[in-house]
Amino acid sequence: MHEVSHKPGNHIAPGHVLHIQRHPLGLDGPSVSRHPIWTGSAPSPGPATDFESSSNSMGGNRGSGGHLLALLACSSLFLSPLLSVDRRRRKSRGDSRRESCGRGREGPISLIGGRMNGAVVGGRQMQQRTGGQLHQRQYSSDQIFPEAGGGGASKWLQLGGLPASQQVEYSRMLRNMQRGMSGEFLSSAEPLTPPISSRPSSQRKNGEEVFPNDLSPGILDIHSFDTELLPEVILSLVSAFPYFKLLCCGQMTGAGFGALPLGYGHERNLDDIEASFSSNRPLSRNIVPPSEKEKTSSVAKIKVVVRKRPLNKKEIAKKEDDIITIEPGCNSLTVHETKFKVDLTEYLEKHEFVFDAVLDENVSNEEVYHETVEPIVPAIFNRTKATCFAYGQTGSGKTYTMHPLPLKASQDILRLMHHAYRNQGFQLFVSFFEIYGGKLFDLLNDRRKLCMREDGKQKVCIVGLQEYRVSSIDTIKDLIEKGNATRSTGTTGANEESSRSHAILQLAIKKSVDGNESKPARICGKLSFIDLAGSERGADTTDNDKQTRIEGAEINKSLLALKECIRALDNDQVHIPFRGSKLTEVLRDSFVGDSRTVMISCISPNSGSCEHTLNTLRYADRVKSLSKGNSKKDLSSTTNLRESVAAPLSFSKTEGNTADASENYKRGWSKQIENESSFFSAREDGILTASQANHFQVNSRSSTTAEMFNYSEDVLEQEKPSLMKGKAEAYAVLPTNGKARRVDSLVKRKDVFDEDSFDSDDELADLLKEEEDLVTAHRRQVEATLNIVREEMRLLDEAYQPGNQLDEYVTRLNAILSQKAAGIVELQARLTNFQKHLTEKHVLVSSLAP
Ligand SMILES: Nc1ncnc2c1ncn2[C@@H]1O[C@H](COP(=O)(O)OP(=O)(O)OP(=O)(O)O)[C@@H](O)[C@H]1O
Repeated sequence: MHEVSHKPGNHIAPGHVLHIQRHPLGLDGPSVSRHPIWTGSAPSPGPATDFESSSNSMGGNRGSGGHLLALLACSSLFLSPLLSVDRRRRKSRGDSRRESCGRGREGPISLIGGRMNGAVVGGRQMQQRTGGQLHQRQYSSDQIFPEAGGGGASKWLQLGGLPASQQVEYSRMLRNMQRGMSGEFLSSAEPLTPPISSRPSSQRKNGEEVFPNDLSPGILDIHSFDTELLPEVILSLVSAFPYFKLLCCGQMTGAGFGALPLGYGHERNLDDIEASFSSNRPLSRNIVPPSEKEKTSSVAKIKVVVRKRPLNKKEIAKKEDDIITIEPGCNSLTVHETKFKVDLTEYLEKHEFVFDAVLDENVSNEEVYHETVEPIVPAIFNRTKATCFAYGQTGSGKTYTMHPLPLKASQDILRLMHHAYRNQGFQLFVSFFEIYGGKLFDLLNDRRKLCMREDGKQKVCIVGLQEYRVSSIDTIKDLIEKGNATRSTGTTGANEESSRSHAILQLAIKKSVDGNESKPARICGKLSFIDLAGSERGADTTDNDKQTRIEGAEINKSLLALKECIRALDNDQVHIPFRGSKLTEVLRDSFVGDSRTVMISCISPNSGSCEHTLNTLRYADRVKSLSKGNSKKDLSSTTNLRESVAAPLSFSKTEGNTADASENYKRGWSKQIENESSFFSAREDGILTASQANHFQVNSRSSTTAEMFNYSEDVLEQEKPSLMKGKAEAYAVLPTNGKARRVDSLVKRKDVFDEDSFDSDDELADLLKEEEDLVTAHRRQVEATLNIVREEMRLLDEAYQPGNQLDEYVTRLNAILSQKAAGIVELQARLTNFQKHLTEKHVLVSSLAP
């Protein structure tokens, strides 16, 4: 936290007279000309007058410094401030310099009300305060889940909604149940499997049998949803199950069903829990179960939770700081990033994020389960496919977090099967596989290589995947442990490799047809747990090692694709871009129909992981902020890839546009710098998105530097175009005359793209990668331009200083302009190449226009 004052040379005091020394080679006029810049008392005239007066000033000194000024004005667009001579603007320049160094500006400036790439949950107000050394982004949010505060399931589950009288009734009833639990262990009363003696010993474990699904091994037949399910009242109560758990720990059974609370808030062994759920209390007549609508809306489609792990021994030994603060009872966290000013003094930048739940380092795995998976378990008996995945850099705690969840969920599922859904023919199946380098391996079958196939009905089948029917926790535990062991020891680099693979454990609920176990059971719902590869691995695409590069690209692709699918899901899009990667393809059945997604973002607290942590949080925020009802997302304003490549950069036009230059001049520098700092926030919030970049370049054609940074709210609300939609579908979201055109309707227009354009997934991946690279290069170029602008401003300041050498000025200006030109040429070459590839693949087609 340091305050840095300006270099004295940069200050221009009121009434100061600047001197411009004549070029030694001799321009016309006297060797020194004096230009009164302003007088301390003179009120600042209006912008038009300013311009006139400066023009006059220039003209009036034609015989002295006028030529020089004219030369400068022609040389660079950024010379316009040189012509600005009023005091107000001078002050603005002073401010701008301060602010560009991250200091000096006082008070909040409301910069952008819309979203930027990263830390803004859509629809929220955003403020940036740049105060002293501290940049702070504060996102006050209209929470997605209104009952924010605390960290319990109540935030996620809209379980209230019941009249107070009914809530009291629930409480009363549950208290009674707690008193009256009989301890009956229902699962023992009805074994789910035939006698052990009837099966080979190899299929028995701990007295419990394990038998692979020999009916249709490996076929994840999620589409067979014709099972007769439970009566409405039962479903409603099951759905209300978490509500019961919020009230007390007890069970309600009656009229043939039971809602099963678990060891809420405590680790309890299965027997304890099972024993406590056998009461047969009748359901109070006063209790009105939640309606179907309430039931389905009770669990959000997407929930994003962040979990911070504690500092580990190594980090403590290295005296690394914990840079993440989490306010107790809040769903927000702040990352304190250390940054350096240009003079190398340190300052802290705060990044604040808001999520559905934020779990600090003291939160137990039990609480994580309670917050994430527990509420969705009942839904999978009701045709819902739920997916829970952990995202984060290597070592951030993904495995630590994910590991216990399937077992806990299995406990809940078995309880429901044994109680609420007793005698209804439900069966539980476990499968566990891994995606490594784009290939599938069965973790429960000695890493046997698996094949993914799509049948004529577009059902995804994982051929050869072994599914195990299970009915006891011990068996499930053994299977999970076996799979985990296979995952980490199956490849040479153990943990190193596990971080490069996605592990997917699936719990499938099936139901026998007409209670006939000899017929193949049909799938009712599924819960998938995904321990994703380390997110930073996706960045390994520049690694020299080819294998690492390929893996990095694959991981990158899958993480992007996953985000796109979740986004599409939450939009209720008809078309889900599951083809973006192997990961999303195998999860296809989880992306159709009624689905729920829980994302757990794991973050490391140490300062050394700051960048990765911010990336993880931005990814998470992107998932959440793009969700329905959560952002002002508007497809009509979505800028697409096609548009961005179709509009070439044209700085020359900008430079030549004197009308715009004067407009810029009129607006003054303060606006530019304010906008510039908005730009930096946008960039630092994440990556400048394609749409932002596009907006930038579109603006650059018709506006000046200042306006280039003037992002509208709408643009900042925009999302990067879908990168991972299958084939040409990726480019199907187009704004046309401000009207949205939905992906699904475009996809139907087969005439607009050639299905055979891509010979393989690799080609598509290459193209997507090229797009990413282009956007990255563009971003770098924009950053470089900003640095150049600063340099030019310094140069201009110095040009006014007494004793300034004109030859040095000219030399530096030349260098600056060459640098600028080189950057543009390089980017243009990349753009042209990309455009060529798009055309080759028939992605850029004019027929996409309406
Ligand atoms: N919340 C936590 N509390 C205590 N220890 C934790 C926590 N989270 C992670 N750890 C510890 O941190 C280390 C790394 O965790 P873990 O292996 O889960 O990371 P990961 O993100 O899965 O890494 P990779 O991507 O390499 O598989 C482990 O030793 C783990 O026990």
